[in-house]
Amino acid sequence: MKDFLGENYVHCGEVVQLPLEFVKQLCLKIQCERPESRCDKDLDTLSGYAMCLPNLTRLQTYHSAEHRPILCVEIKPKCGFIPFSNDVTHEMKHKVCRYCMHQHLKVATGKWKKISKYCPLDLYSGDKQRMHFALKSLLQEAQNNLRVFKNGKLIYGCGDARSPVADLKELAHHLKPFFFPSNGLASGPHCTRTVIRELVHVITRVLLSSSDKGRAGAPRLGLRGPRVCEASPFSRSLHHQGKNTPEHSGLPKGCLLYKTLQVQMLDQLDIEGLYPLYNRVERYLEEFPEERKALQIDGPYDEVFYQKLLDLSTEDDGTVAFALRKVQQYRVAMTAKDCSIMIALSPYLQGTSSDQRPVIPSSRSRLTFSVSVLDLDLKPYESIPHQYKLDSKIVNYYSKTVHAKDDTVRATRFKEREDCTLVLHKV
Ligand SMILES: O=P(O)(O)O[C@@H]1[C@@H](OP(=O)(O)O)[C@H](OP(=O)(O)O)[C@H](O)[C@H](OP(=O)(O)O)[C@H]1OP(=O)(O)O
Ligand SMILES: Nc1ncnc2c1ncn2[C@@H]1O[C@H](COP(=O)(O)OP(=O)(O)OP(=O)(O)O)[C@@H](O)[C@H]1O
Repeated sequence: MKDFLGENYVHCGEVVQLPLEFVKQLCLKIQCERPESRCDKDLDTLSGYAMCLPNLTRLQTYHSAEHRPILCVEIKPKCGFIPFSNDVTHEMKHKVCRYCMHQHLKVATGKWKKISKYCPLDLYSGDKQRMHFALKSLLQEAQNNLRVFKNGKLIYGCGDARSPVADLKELAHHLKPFFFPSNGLASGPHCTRTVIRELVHVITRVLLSSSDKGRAGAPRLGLRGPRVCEASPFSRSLHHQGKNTPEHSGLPKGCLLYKTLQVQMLDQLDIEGLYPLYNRVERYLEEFPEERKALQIDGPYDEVFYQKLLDLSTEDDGTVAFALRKVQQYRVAMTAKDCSIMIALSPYLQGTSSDQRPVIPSSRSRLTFSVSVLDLDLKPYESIPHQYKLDSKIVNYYSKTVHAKDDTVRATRFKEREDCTLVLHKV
């Protein structure tokens, strides 16, 4: 992931050894804090090893002890493109993005209470207006896609699966000293709006900033497929006004969103095209189970593994090698579709010689920032059949309920229009 996303954004951490008794106690202690939906997963209490990562809610580019206040916005942007693969069988998947379709299933199954107006394609568009809309939507309905930390403590977003920690007014109260340090803003709804707008503008600028070039040989995939999701409320509202959504002004090539999208697009075939290839690998492994290690299904994720990922040809020669390459590329893409971006912001202290970090000016203050990526452990090979079933569940649910409802609304509107037809006769 360092090779794909760049040195500065990825923190590998280090493997540390822990006493087994300590891990056992830790596991018991945190169990009651874990969201119900995560309780099917356990800490590894048997290996005696753990990953030690830096605290990414803090600024990452400077090592001295930090005493100044720090704000951190965590965004889990999810998949930013609409599949372009010819293997896609559901027409809907070429029009509406997976996140927007999945929202309906999530609400129906009780994971979240309300459909979010956030659409990843708006965030990844590079168009400032669309990005602002996406970020405002995330703030309104954070779900597990947005969290805000102040001095390392969660102040906004969902603490567990469903309970929000605070509302926008409280969030604005926390943010005000960062964006309006010399005050000058009366409290009230106007102040909340102004502060939130400031946050949205600063996050947009940080997301569009480029600070890391990544590895020169990393693949460059041309953006394919529609750049607008038909379900995005932003696009729908422009459409109703008879305007076109500005497609995208393009993400700068060095920015993290662009790089993340590139890795996501290693999923060239979509799960529908990938699943038969997964089955080919499975059949081979059933016959030759001892080959699992040589195929690097469970790692090591080293240079050899990385180099194979760079072959983007999609011509299937019927070999296991081709199927395996596509499976591994898919796993990497899935990881990038589920990672989080941590944006740490802190007031810029003028005249501090140690402050070498990039600076973002907001309208009344200046902030230093660092950007990191979180949750980059490779998605398991075994999750592919689950992905396949889930994909079809998401699309079927969306097509049957939401799209059918849309059709009814359209039909009613058409009927109404028919009832009011104005007929002009020659006189
Ligand atoms: O499949 P998705 O898109 O629902 O993503 C899952 C996430 O749900 P989300 O849609 O973000 O609410 C899900 O998020 P939550 O745990 O529900 O917050 C996980 O990140 C899951 O990854 P893993 O299986 O735990 O490694 C994610 O599963 P993967 O698909 O990444 O394996
Ligand atoms: N290094 C870190 N610095 C700051 N916050 C972190 C760090 N690692 C994890 N977090 C916080 O914890 C949350 C969960 O982390 P992560 O997604 O890596 O865990 P996970 O592997 O999905 O957890 P689970 O144990 O539930 O499977 C993140 O969304 C983030 O808010």
